[in-house]
Amino acid sequence: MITCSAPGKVYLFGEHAVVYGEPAVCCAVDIRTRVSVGPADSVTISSSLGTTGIDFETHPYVSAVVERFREITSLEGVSIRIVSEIPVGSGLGSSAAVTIATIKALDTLLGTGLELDDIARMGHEVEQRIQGAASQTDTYVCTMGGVVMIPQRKGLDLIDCGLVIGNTNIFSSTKELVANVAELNESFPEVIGPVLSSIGMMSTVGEDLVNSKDYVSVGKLMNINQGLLDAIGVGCAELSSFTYAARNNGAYGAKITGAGGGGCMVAIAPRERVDDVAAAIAAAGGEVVVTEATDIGVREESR
Ligand SMILES: Nc1ncnc2c1ncn2[C@@H]1O[C@H](COP(=O)(O)OP(=O)(O)OP(=O)(O)O)[C@@H](O)[C@H]1O
Ligand SMILES: C[C@@](O)(CCO)CC(=O)[O-]
Ligand SMILES: [Mg+2]
Repeated sequence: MITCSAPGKVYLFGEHAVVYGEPAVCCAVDIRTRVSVGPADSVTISSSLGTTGIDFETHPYVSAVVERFREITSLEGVSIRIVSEIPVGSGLGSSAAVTIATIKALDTLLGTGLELDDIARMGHEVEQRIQGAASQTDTYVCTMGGVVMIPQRKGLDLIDCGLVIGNTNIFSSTKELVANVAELNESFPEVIGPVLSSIGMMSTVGEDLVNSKDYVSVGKLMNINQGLLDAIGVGCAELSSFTYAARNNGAYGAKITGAGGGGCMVAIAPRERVDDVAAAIAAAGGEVVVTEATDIGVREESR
């Protein structure tokens, strides 16, 4: 049995706009998905979602990874077991983490010798196939770890303050949210185009602020980014309520992370205010995860 793991992620800036080629800044976080693989006669995929064979309804990302390996190896059967700390369909990159950890586990089992860049590229192809339109952000950051600026693939300084996540526990499908934004953009291109460009500008302006650890200014930009995410229709009442709760209780800034429409928000906060921010989000009805940035990307855990 070989076990590999990959981290979840939060966006400081730029989700959705990055699908249109705008820059984004994304940060790997210390909650992980673990995928164990071993030889078997047929394909079995087991996770909290159920136990299946190749099945594009229940396990689309993992099924697509298996099909991709069948193109480059003589793979027939394999047993795949997924255990994840990352809530599913939550904006924390659960699809990227399961995809990348499965690729690394199969690469290790089958001896295909993929480099990290190959793993990130294959992961992106899988997300594009299943999601319809997908940026390289989630799969790249979850492969490499750390804080990454996309599309430059540039590593920024690791975030050195508290990260507090508030989960609405409202399931959201990234595929659907990306399609909704595309529809809005088709209806009002003159209005939505500039909003997407402004979202991209957050990363351009924010890059130096992240590297100089000016989290007061990073937080202000995150708050502006949140307003623009609301403008493109990916907010919801719970996400707004949690972001205001965080901001009113010591956070530098707070916004949706990932696709939105439900899922999670993220606040950055001084470490001494993390407990206050967490309590305020919980009082507003959120399920809280306190975490940290991590520079550990995909890795083998055991064999
Ligand atoms: N632990 C898991 N086991 C099996 N499949 C998973 C697991 N976690 C995620 N998935 C797959 O990923 C899908 C959710 O991906 P989706 O992109 O919609 O949300 P997300 O990745 O959590 O959020 P975002 O893309 O906004 O960061 C699930 O429906 C499932 O197919
Ligand atoms: C909404 C989106 O920008 C982020 C999802 O985590 C989609 C993508 O980049 O593929
Ligand atoms: Mg996803």
